[in-house]
Amino acid sequence: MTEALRATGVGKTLGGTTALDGAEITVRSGEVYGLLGPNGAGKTTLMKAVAGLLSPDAGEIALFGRPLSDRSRREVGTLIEGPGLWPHLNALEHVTVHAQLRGVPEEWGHEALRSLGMLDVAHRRTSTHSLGMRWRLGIALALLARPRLLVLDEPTNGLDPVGMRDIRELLRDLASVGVTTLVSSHQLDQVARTCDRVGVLVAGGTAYEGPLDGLAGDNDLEAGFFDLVTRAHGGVR
Ligand SMILES: Nc1ncnc2c1ncn2[C@@H]1O[C@H](COP(=O)(O)OP(=O)(O)OP(=O)(O)O)[C@@H](O)[C@H]1O
Repeated sequence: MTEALRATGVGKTLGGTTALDGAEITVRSGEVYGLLGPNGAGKTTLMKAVAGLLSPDAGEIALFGRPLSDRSRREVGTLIEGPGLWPHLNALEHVTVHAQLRGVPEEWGHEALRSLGMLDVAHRRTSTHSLGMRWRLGIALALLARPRLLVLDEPTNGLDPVGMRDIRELLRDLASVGVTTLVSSHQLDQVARTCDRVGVLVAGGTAYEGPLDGLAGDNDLEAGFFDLVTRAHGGVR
């Protein structure tokens, strides 16, 4: 199994706060990898570093076996801290603009909308979209340039059960055609149903990496997770 992503000893200080402190994760090609951890653990910061949106102060990040570079970053599709949409544009206009900006055929944008089941609402301004539609459009934009690695920061936040199931199924479908996903979440039940393996960040470092089952003491995932977080260095912050 090849590696899609390897982060080694990643450190980052933001505004005087140590956001990452030696974080280490290895994501295998074609898997759905869940990034867990309490609020403030460093998940978003690590995802931003993987996406090239910030530079780590320490450590290394490799994508598909090569150090992170402008070229390798083009193989990453991201949805971090919300979809970032223009309220006056519709979904079709969004994918068209993004396709032009990224230099890919506009047809790829239509295909991304189709894969997210958004063609029916493609002509509606995003200001009229439900939260679920906005998230779906955000994922369509992340998928538009046909990335090998998808990085999604809490993509099911605020979604209803049907919306969550749709995202879950999409990630599994993508995995079945070889697209790797790194996805952060606080919803352990969703992670259990979607992810092949997980990494748990606590206070900027990696407290656990492996199958989610490995966290569950006495078959109780939530209790196992809580134990790990309280035992790990620094705990909740
Ligand atoms: N721009 C910033 N300036 C100062 N501190 C920051 C900044 N961005 C993040 N931090 C701090 O870095 C730490 C890690 O934040 P990060 O957002 O990566 O955590 P997280 O695991 O994604 O949290 P959450 O689950 O709440 O989204 C937190 O203590 C946060 O307050």
